[in-house]
Amino acid sequence: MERNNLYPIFLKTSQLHVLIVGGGYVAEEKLQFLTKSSPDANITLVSPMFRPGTLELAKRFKADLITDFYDTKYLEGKHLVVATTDKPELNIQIYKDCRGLDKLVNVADNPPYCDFYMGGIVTKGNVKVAISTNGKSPTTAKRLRQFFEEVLPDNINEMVQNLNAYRKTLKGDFEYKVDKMNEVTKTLVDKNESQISRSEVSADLKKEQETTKAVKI
Ligand SMILES: C[C@@]1(CC(=O)O)C2=NC(=C\c3[nH]c(c(CCC(=O)O)c3CC(=O)O)Cc3[nH]c(c(CC(=O)O)c3CCC(=O)O)/C=C3\N/C(=C\2)[C@@H](CCC(=O)O)[C@]3(C)CC(=O)O)/[C@H]1CCC(=O)O
Ligand SMILES: NC(=O)c1ccc[n+]([C@@H]2O[C@H](COP(=O)([O-])OP(=O)(O)OC[C@H]3O[C@@H](n4cnc5c(N)ncnc54)[C@H](O)[C@@H]3O)[C@@H](O)[C@H]2O)c1
Repeated sequence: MERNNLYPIFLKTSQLHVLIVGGGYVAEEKLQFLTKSSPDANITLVSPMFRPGTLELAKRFKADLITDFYDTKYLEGKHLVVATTDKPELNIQIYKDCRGLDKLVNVADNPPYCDFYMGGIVTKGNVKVAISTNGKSPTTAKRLRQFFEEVLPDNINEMVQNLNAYRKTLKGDFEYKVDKMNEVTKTLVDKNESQISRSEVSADLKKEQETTKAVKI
C-alpha cells in the first residue's frame, strides 16, 4: 500500500514570515485557513490585485499587503512562500527562486511544486490535529477536518490543562512521572475492540476529563 511519508511539524508562524504571492481566490483561501489556525502568523501578500475578502482578512489579522507584481526582492526575510498567481509559469519561477534560496515553497494546488502541503487543521485550545492525504485528496482532508472538529470535545483543552497541572504535582523521577501520566490516561486507548467508534472516542475523552478532574488539582 502506498503510504504518506511526509513529516508534519507545528510551525511557530508568529516567529516566522510567510509570503503569499497573488491576491485572488486561491490566495484568499490559503490566507483564510492559515489565519484560522495561526491568527498571530506574520504574513505578507504581494499582488497587483486583492479581492475585498482578502483586504478584510489582511486587516483583521494584520497581514501586510504589497500592491505590486512579484519580484525576488519580496522573498527577502521570508521563511515560507505560497505561490497562488494565475500565471502557471510564474508560479514555477517562484518555486525555482525559493529553492535557489533554500526557502520552503508551496505552489498552491500544484503538488509537484510543493516542499510542503497545507493541511486540514482542527484546533481546540492547546490541542491541534493536522491532516494530510499526501496531496491525493484535499476534499478528504477537508471532510476529515470537519469530522474531527465534531468528534473532539470542545473541552479537550481542559483535560490537557488538568494533566499539565497534575504532572507538576507529581514528586518523583522522570520514569515515575511517565508511568503516572500513562496510568491516568490509559482509558483513552485501552480497547479490546479493534474499531473505535466516533461516540466511543468522545465518551472516552469525556470520561478521561472526569478522571483527571477527580485527581483534584
Ligand atoms: C487541506 C487544504 C488546506 C488549505 O488549502 O489550506 C488543501 N486544500 C484544501 C481544499 C481544496 N483544495 C482544492 C479543493 C477542490 C478539490 C478538487 O477539485 O478535487 C478543495 C476542497 C474544497 O474546497 O472543497 C483544489 C486542489 N487542491 C490541490 C489540488 C491539486 C491536486 O489535487 O492535484 C487541487 C485541484 C486543483 C485543480 O483542479 O487544478 C492540492 C492541494 N491542496 C492541499 C490542501 C494540499 C494537499 C493536502 C492533503 O495532503 O490532503 C495540496 C497538495 C497543496 C496545497 O495547496 O497545499 C484545503 C481544505 C481545508 C479545510 O477545509 O480544512
Ligand atoms: N480558484 C480555484 O478554485 C482554483 C482551483 C484550482 C486551480 N486554480 C488555479 O490557481 C491559480 C490561481 O487561481 P485564482 O482563482 O486564485 O485566480 P485569480 O485570478 O482569482 O487570482 C490570481 C491572482 O494572481 C495575481 N497575479 C497575477 N500576476 C501576478 C504577479 N506577476 N505577481 C503577483 N501576483 C500576480 C492577480 O493579481 C490575482 O490577484 C490559477 O492558475 C487557477 O487556474 C484555481
